[in-house]
Amino acid sequence: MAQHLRPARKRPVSQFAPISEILRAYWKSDRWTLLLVTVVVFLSSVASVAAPFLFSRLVDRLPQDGAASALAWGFVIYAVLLGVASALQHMVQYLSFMSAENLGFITGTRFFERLLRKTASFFVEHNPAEIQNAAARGRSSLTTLVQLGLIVFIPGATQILLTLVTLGALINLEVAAIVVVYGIAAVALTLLSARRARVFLDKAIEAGQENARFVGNAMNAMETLRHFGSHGWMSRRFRAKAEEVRDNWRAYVLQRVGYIALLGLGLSVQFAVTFLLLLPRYEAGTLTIGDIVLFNTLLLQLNMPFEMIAHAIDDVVRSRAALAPLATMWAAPEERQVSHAPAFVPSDGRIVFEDVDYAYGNGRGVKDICFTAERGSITFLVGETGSGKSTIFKLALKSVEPDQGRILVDGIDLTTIDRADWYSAVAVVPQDVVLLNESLADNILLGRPRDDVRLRLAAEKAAILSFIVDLPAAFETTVGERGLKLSGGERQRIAIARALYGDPAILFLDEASSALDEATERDIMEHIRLLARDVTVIAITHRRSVIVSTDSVIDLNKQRLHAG
Ligand SMILES: Nc1ncnc2c1ncn2[C@@H]1O[C@H](COP(=O)(O)OP(=O)(O)OP(=O)(O)O)[C@@H](O)[C@H]1O
Repeated sequence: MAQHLRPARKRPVSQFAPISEILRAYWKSDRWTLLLVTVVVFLSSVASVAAPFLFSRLVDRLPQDGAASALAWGFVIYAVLLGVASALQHMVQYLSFMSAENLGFITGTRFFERLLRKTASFFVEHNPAEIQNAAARGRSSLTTLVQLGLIVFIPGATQILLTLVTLGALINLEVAAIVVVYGIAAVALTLLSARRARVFLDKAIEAGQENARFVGNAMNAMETLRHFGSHGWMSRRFRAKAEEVRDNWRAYVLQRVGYIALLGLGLSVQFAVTFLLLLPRYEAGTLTIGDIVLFNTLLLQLNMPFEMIAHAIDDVVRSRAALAPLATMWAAPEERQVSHAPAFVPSDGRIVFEDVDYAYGNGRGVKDICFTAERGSITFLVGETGSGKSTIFKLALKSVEPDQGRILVDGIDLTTIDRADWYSAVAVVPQDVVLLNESLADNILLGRPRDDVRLRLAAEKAAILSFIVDLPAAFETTVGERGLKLSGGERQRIAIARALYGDPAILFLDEASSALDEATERDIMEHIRLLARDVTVIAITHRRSVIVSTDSVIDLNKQRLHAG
């Protein structure tokens, strides 16, 4: 028995869905680098606290008679510690950069794999520019998050801890407490201001994403826009959205500037209070000059990680906002998978629609569709525009599933047939032929193993072989973006060759010959009629002239339709 998995669309949308999956894969692939980074960070933090500590002790002993030459080695060790601290810090940066690149690779490849499984409606809603924008922003925000963790949070926290211990143990607990209070206040203030500024960020990201979608639409319709003189209109719309992005970023930055001024004031107060506390102790002789120097260095050093952490919080908030479009796309429904279904190979290739209903979100679609398509002749679907021909193809290709009724293939319910099995049995020539900017051979093969004899045969049946072999690079000729270096008819014939290359058991033709001239169309249809003896052929057409008396005709005008 076939078991169904629940449709993916039932899953709730979570902003963290991509993060947890990607981070798990990242940890698996990069855990040794991450551990190495942690060790290096720890050593560099120890070195950067030990160096000023050693220096302050040396300074204190310098005034003693004859101490200078005896302390020479101490200064050399101090110099080495400085060098080690600096080298290790840089090493962390490069290691984390390398690791972040790997994270970018994981994010990019995982997202692309998910895209390949998205439903047809996902690509109705989103265009390539918009998807690309979401992917690029999401990828860079995830790498920022990890780099922050590696370069800022881990080193910052280690350094804060070590410095506080040194400060507290050797100088003054009160001073350590003041710095901690300042640090906590700085971080809390950052969180608060980041939360308040987030609304601007979210709006900026959303408007940026809308603009990317808009650019994608404009790119697809560039020729039409040119013909209708619509440039002014398009650029005004783009500009309005771009201004929204800019203004929201501006509002965000202004908020942050106010907050930074407040932090600066806090820093001055912190230093003033602590010096006022320490000076009387120096006068009383309980603190040395070395202690004051060490205190100053450590205080500066301690404030640095606090500020870095505050900065990082800001970056985290920005990255989170930038991740939102990717997260939404990540969670969008995917094609339904059927597990444990037996491998399906059509025998007679008999397709039966039994009272099939399907309605889109707007209520329109098809209703009570009943017909049988068999081998021996071409089954034509005819009907006026909007009568549901393409919807029937979507149902037959499992892009959507019937709300009611069944589609049977050799007596087996199509919903129980594994998508991969079904796709390996069928071939489609769509109405809008999509070619990749690759070679003609690649466009016909689309990743299937190359067999030159079959390649030529498929091209011959699609009446495109002589055209291809006359080209200087023959099958290796590249076709331009969306195949625009070919005519509409040539593109359609490539699509037909692509469909025939796999020797399909079932062939769907969606107005496959509408861009061809009469003679070529007749020629190709004759080839297809011959194929129809061994292949089930279902074709949509608006041109009744292609139909001959031996073909079967399903007239959708006579079937009931959902009114929207
Ligand atoms: N993605 C969609 N979302 C909402 N409604 C849709 C969608 N696709 C089609 N429809 C509606 O479903 C009905 C059937 O459309 P369909 O595209 O199947 O018709 P068709 O016979 O192929 O039309 P044409 O001959 O113009 O290509 C129409 O009313 C159409 O507006």
